[in-house]
Amino acid sequence: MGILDRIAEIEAEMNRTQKNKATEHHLGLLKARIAKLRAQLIADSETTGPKGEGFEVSKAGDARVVMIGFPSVGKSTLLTSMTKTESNSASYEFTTLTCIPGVLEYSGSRIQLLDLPGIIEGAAQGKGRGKQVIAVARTADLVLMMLDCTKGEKQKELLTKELESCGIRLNQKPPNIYYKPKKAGGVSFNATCKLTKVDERMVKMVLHEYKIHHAEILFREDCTTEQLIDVIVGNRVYLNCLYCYNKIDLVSLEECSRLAHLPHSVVASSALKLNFPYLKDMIWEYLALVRVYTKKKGQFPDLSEPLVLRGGCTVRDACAALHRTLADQVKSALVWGTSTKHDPQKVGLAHLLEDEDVLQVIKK
Ligand SMILES: Nc1nc2c(ncn2[C@@H]2O[C@H](COP(=O)(O)OP(=O)(O)OP(=O)(O)O)[C@@H](O)[C@H]2O)c(=O)[nH]1
Ligand SMILES: [K+]
Ligand SMILES: [Mg+2]
Repeated sequence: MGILDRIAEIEAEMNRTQKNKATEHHLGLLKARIAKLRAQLIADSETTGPKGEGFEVSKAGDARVVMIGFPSVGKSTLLTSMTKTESNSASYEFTTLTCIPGVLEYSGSRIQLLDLPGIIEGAAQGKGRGKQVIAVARTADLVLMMLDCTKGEKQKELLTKELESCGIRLNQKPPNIYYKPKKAGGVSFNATCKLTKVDERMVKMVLHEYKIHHAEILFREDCTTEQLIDVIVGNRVYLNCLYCYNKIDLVSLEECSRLAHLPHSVVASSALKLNFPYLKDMIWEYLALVRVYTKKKGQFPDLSEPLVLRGGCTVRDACAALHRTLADQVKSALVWGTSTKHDPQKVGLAHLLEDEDVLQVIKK
């Protein structure tokens, strides 16, 4: 039996047990047992493996938003008040021990919102259930970094560092460096712009450090050594991140306004449901999804059930989302919306769609 099952069993027993003088001692013992099991679960993430007991949640809906934050910043409270799922919240740390999925409905799309255990400094090295939590974060389309607005900027810095050390880059674009390892021929280095942060010698030194002696490398922008390393090592994920300053009911209006004006930030109170409409709008904006309304010839589009696609999607992607073989049967399409020069515009399969476009396909 796993630790989580044992915890659940003891919790069930506690619920069955009437609270009175005679059971006081027994209940105390059960509480202590739970506390010990929790501590064990948090301490030995090694034994629970990288996947980890209680983290097996499959992707669902149109996109995945992952809440990352220190313990007790109000992640579970947010999940409970924003979705139909209930996630236990309490004033003690590590209330949440597993990954809890909820669904956020937003203008015809269904967004998966994941509640996770709190992470602490050292999470990347496996402290707490940090490794598992960060592994889930890597699968996100958007990180919602939950911060306690009474605790200062330190939390944000520490969390960013933890995620960075696991190869997650927040609100950054992948560096525009062309890199191709080779079998022979030495290192060929070029740049299409002026480099102010590295020079050829530095680049070669870094490459040698990684035991790479033959490669083609082309800087297309003025990157740093860290960015070069990211490209060489690979395996990095670049995620949008929204900083949610929670518990604004506890700070002054001035402080609230200051936090709200920080880049990529939203203020909220998950307990009092403050600023939820704006928070949802921002989640939508940062996911950068594209709603496409499809229509048949001579009919109006169905505005209640859009296709929800990733940013940068084409008519071909929309066809693929409608039916696996549809793209092969389609010759061109009519599109109405912001992606066109005039409405409707006849376009090919490679046409890039934008949010709220209307699409009518023309079969061969
Ligand atoms: N004042 C105030 N308290 C809040 C707010 N949101 C949550 N809380 C309280 O903060 C405590 C922790 O809330 P949780 O939702 O359990 O926090 P969590 O981040 O899920 O915590 P862990 O699962 O332990 O990591 C609870 O006592 C909540 O009632 C808020 O917006 N304002
Ligand atoms: K808590
Ligand atoms: Mg929680």
